[in-house]
Amino acid sequence: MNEVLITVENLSKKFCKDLKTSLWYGVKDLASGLSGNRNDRELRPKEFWAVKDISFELRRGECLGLIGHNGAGKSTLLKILNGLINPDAGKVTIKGRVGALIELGAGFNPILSGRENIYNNGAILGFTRKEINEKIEEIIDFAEIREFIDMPVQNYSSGMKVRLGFAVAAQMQPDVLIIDEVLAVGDLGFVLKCFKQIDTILPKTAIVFVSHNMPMVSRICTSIILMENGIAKFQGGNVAKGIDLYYTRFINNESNVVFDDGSISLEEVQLLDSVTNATIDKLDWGADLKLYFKFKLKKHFECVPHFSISIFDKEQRPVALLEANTNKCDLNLNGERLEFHVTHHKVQLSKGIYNVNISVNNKLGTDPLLRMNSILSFQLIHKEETWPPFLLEASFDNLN
Ligand SMILES: Nc1ncnc2c1ncn2[C@@H]1O[C@H](COP(=O)(O)OP(=O)(O)OP(=O)(O)O)[C@@H](O)[C@H]1O
Repeated sequence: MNEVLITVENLSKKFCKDLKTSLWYGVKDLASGLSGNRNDRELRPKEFWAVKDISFELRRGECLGLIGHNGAGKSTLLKILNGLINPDAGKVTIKGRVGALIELGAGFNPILSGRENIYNNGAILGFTRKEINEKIEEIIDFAEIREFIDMPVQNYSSGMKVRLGFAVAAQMQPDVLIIDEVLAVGDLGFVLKCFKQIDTILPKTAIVFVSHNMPMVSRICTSIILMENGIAKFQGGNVAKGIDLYYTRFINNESNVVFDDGSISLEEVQLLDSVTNATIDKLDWGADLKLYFKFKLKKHFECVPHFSISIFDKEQRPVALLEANTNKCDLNLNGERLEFHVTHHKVQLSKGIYNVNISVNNKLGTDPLLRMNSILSFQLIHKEETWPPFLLEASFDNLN
């Protein structure tokens, strides 16, 4: 087993919600610190825990993902790890060299050029001038900003600052690499390059990675902490489970009309058990997806309109389109009402929460009549925690 590079024990950090009180507490803390009476584990009026009792160990070769809503405490935790702020309670032990990419442009002197900043940062990381001379060309090449390397960093675009920051942090062979959300600022080409670099250095490094981008987290993290109001709501090696829990916070059950020409309206939609026809909101993987629709027709229709039903996953990525073939489906044109079932047999979407949108067009599919988002959400159940959108059944033919 690899050596432990980061040990965090019951780490806590509190902040105060208003500046005046915070300054007053600062003065009081100074006095009580001197007299040894400070109680760092108690909250005073207007204080809150930004990070509360977080503990973990990270070994070389492991990548910890920190996820959670805005203001959950992720950046505060990273700043404590990087020594930028002191915790109120708990302990951090880090072995080896730390490379960090925390805030955009943080760690750079804006009036110095990119090249001068590389020397500065290298020196802070403990490299000699000779060692930096050996690495500087690699760093400039990696960042792909050779043309601008002698320009003051204050004139760099956001993407250029991230490129330089990541290149310095990752090319200096750190033992511990701390990366905040900033990576998202880079363009797709650079982000992909960063991931390749992370894959290369991961066996020799312990990485802590903060992101709101779940595909990225699932791609590189070996363990995860889901933070909620400073505490670890979920922690462990089951990254897919942590991501799933994160998404449940953002389930949106409110339908909204995107377009309506006034000729048709949706009165009812239900997910049905395909055998008993009972209304359900959870579906087992491999079962039939059977939807019941009831529309109100507000004008005379010559023929049945065209329905297309799209299914979105928790990232709001479209994962499937159900083309309800109105010739084949069980339609009942009954005066003012239009009722029908749409069934897809043997759903092989992977576990998770899904949302359904509907679009109703005229028979030819050319003119829109009604478009609604989130008309229904359902949960797909499977024992496997999988990240890809589909969990497909496959046969195995032994050719031995
Ligand atoms: N210096 C500070 N003084 C007072 N409150 C602070 C300070 N820094 C952070 N906070 C508060 O601490 C909480 C946690 O902030 P933090 O930046 O760690 O959240 P985060 O999880 O990184 O959020 P995001 O996803 O938006 O980056 C927030 O309520 C924030 O307002």
